[in-house]
Amino acid sequence: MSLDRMTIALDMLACPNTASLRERGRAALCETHDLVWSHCLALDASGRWLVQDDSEIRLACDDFRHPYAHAIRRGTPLTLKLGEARSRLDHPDFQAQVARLSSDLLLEIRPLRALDGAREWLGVLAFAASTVALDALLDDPGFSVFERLLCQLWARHHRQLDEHRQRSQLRDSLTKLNAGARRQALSRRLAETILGETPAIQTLREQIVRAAETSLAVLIQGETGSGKDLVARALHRLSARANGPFVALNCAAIPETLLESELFGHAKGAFSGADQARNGLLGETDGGTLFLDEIGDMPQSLQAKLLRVLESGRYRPLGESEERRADLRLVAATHQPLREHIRDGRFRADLFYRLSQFPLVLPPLRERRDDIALLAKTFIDEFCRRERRAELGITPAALRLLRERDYPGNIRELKNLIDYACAMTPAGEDVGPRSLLIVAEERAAPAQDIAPPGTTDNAISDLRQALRDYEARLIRERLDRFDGNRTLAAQSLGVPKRTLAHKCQLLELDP
Ligand SMILES: Nc1ncnc2c1ncn2[C@@H]1O[C@H](COP(=O)(O)OP(=O)(O)OP(=O)(O)O)[C@@H](O)[C@H]1O
Repeated sequence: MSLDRMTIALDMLACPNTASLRERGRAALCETHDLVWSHCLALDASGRWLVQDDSEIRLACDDFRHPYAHAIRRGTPLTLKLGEARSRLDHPDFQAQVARLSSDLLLEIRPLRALDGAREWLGVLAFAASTVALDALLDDPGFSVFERLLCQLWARHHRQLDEHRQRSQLRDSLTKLNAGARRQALSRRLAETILGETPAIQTLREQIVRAAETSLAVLIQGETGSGKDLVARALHRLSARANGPFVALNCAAIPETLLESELFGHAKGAFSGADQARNGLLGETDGGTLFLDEIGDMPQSLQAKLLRVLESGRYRPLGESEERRADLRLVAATHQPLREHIRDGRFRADLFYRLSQFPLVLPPLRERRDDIALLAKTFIDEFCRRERRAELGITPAALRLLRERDYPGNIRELKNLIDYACAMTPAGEDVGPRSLLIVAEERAAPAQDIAPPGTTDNAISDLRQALRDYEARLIRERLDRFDGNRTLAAQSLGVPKRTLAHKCQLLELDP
């Protein structure tokens, strides 16, 4: 091989893909021999079509109106007189290819195959030349070396492409598998805090894991006591913001007038009584999750401001001129039918849609009764651990009774029922229907128990005041019953401790 041919070989070796390799090979033949025309067609991945990269030409391998199909079927080179080929083979694309060539030329078609047999046919090399020039080329000892090199490099490109494709398929499926396995593991871990094995609760856990992977605003809807607070905290723990703060605000527990400064913060002297500047919860949440519970109770004026924070990522504390950046993920919750509130004009539709980028709906306990036994047993174990009591069981009859209730207070109600029943169960016995019935009966008639003597409906002339009095009496009675312990009193009334604390403040029931 001459030094020139070494250069051609090196050039071909350096080609990054089959298209450039074919082009370099074709051009090399024209540079070294007196060829009038040349082409190198490739077989596509289906093995049915011969294609040429820089044109629309697609020739079916089983269409014998062109000479390439004949050459591939024979498996050996084919030499044709161009004039004859043109009159016998009337494929329009072939006719167009050779239209401008002289009929005296010879057409040489050489099928190319991979020498390692891994992918048999590669394509076809075609060229037109005078008889003398074609003889010179075919007699050139370097030509067979050239063909072998072309086929070897071409097949190597195919192998590399196949390997690359396989590797990326493997990588894709591993990534999917890893993501799937990771999600499953997280869901299983969540099952330790968000208890339940019914399909509804399993789906909920999967949704929480998915939501935690995003920064979307989450709206948790569910009846009171169904676990909205629990879910919001789990979301935060699983999210990328887990190391940031989790700040919760119950919109129903803060008087309307204080809510704005509580949320946005204020400058010193922004309003009477603001003798110190305050950061506000938006500022305190920096880098974390803000949980707005009872969002349905947020006043309309504040709804508009909250929407602005969510849209712009900025807010301005009361009395300040500078805006601040809000770096937080918002999770909101409500037990209220927000769509109805939108229809009644009490809740802004635009805020609703912004809050519910990722909606989560918590199923009420009565719709997943199969979870009651698991929940009850777990709450009994928790009670025993907390109260340092010996292990307690629960009788099948008691479990049946628990399944029959409707639980308007959902899991909080079940938990309170269990705590109370555990406390009432004599040492050495299992929780049975009797201790559960006591609780059930007590709960059935609270109004009569505490109705003030002499009060009749007819005597009521101010409904708001009457309801406030009733609420105050009810709360006072519960606080008395639990020796002033607000946690137990709140639990027994089925309300969060924060709500009870706020009500005590409003009703001036502070001990
Ligand atoms: N799936 C669950 N597994 C175990 N405990 C649960 C589950 N769901 C709720 N709980 C428990 O029930 C109680 C009430 O839950 P939580 O406070 O999250 O409800 P909520 O929907 O936020 O109530 P509210 O609307 O009254 O604020 C809590 O003690 C919580 O730990």
